Amino acid sequence: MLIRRHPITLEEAQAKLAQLDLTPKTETIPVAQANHRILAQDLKAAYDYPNFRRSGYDGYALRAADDHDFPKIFHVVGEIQAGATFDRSLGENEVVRIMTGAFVPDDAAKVIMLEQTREVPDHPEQIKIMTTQKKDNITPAGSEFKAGDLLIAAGSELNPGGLSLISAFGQTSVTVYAKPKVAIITTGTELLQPGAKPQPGKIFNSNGPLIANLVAENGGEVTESIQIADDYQLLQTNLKRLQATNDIVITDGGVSVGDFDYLATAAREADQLIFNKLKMRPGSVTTAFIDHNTLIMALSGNPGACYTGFYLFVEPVLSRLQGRASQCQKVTATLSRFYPKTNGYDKVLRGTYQFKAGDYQVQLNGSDVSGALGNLQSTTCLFKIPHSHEPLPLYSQVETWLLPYKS
Ligand SMILES: Nc1nc2c(c(=O)[nH]1)N[C@H]1C(S)=C(S)[C@@H](COP(=O)(O)OP(=O)(O)OC[C@H]3O[C@@H](n4cnc5c(N)ncnc54)[C@H](O)[C@@H]3O)O[C@H]1N2
Ligand code: MOO
Repeated sequence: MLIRRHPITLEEAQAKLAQLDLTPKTETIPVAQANHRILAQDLKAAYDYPNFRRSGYDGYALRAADDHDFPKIFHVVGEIQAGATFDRSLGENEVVRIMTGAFVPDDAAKVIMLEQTREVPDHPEQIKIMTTQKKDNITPAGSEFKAGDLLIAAGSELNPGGLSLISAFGQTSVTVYAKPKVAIITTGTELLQPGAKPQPGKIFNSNGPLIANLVAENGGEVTESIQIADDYQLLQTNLKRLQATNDIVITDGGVSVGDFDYLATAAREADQLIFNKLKMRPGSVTTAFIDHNTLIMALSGNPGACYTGFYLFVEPVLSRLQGRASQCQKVTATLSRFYPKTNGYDKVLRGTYQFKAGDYQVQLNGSDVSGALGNLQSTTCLFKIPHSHEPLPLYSQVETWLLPYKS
């Protein structure tokens, strides 16, 4: 029996997903494992940084009272290596030899670089300073941060620079949003196992790796990715098993109205149907539902629709579960190549864009066919052609999503 669905727009579907009560989880992990993780709490300076007056050069530290009448011979009373301290005070015309990064004695006002000095023959305990320098060559304590200053704001994606800043304060662990756990089920009796011999009527599973890499690249943890035949029992058993331990289960294929489209049945039987038909192409069959408190995102089997559906519907949820906004940057772009087709549904096309003279210019990237996958490697954005009886005029303004991880 063909069951009628109630199509909603792309925007309505996104709004329904945005209203879901999803609380990001946090965890504390070693800083060494935190690259690309999202910071869950503002990170503040635990103390003034640097926490001691630091020499910027290798040279000699002297008192302000002796900083005149050069060239002049000084008495060298010691040496301070980086990492050491100096607990004696400096007397008149006394200097201490000091290395870059070393603690500057409290009574020293300036460090004169080695290049401005000369050894005194037969007097290793003396040094001749040829001239003074304008700058004091000392980095004051607290000059970069005062205790309590904001170092990195919550919601930032940590990167090597940020991790070095955390490490500079001696911190070894950091509280980040937990990676959303995602399981993937690709369905289809036509799907061959990787490495199998090509056969008529059968295809290799390209959406499985596509979704797994997209999830990982967008901060999720793929706990399992399985490929199953079109079999209702097999689907239900795996859905129940995976929804028990994951934040999201993504399924692919079997979601239309065909005889073996069992995802459509599973969605109808679930605790809460969010949507099961969209007024858009590709991916009009994209379905979302909740079962046992787990979100199931059922993407279309058509590769172009699967890719588009991931970015429009799954990525924003993944981002929200990591405490941040979608990483697809929404811009208005100029349609720079004529798209002649008309359509009853809004279309979201895979495109490429350029930024010229302050304007994003966007165009179709190869095919607009839902089943095509040749353009997925080079697609850098998605853009929307609204439904209309007339083709959209060239240079119209179009809604565009710039995809993350693409340049
Ligand atoms: N009578 C109707 N038929 C169809 C409708 C409709 O409204 N009425 N909608 C069409 C549209 S639009 C789409 S989109 C597809 C969606 O189909 P499903 O999401 O149920 O996906 P399948 O039928 O399983 O597969 C579609 C297509 O994709 C290939 N596929 C499936 N899995 C993979 C994979 N893992 N890797 C690569 N390719 C895959 C599959 O072999 C099919 O060619 O339904 C239309 N039909
Ligand atoms: O909704 Mo489908 O992906 O257009 O062929």
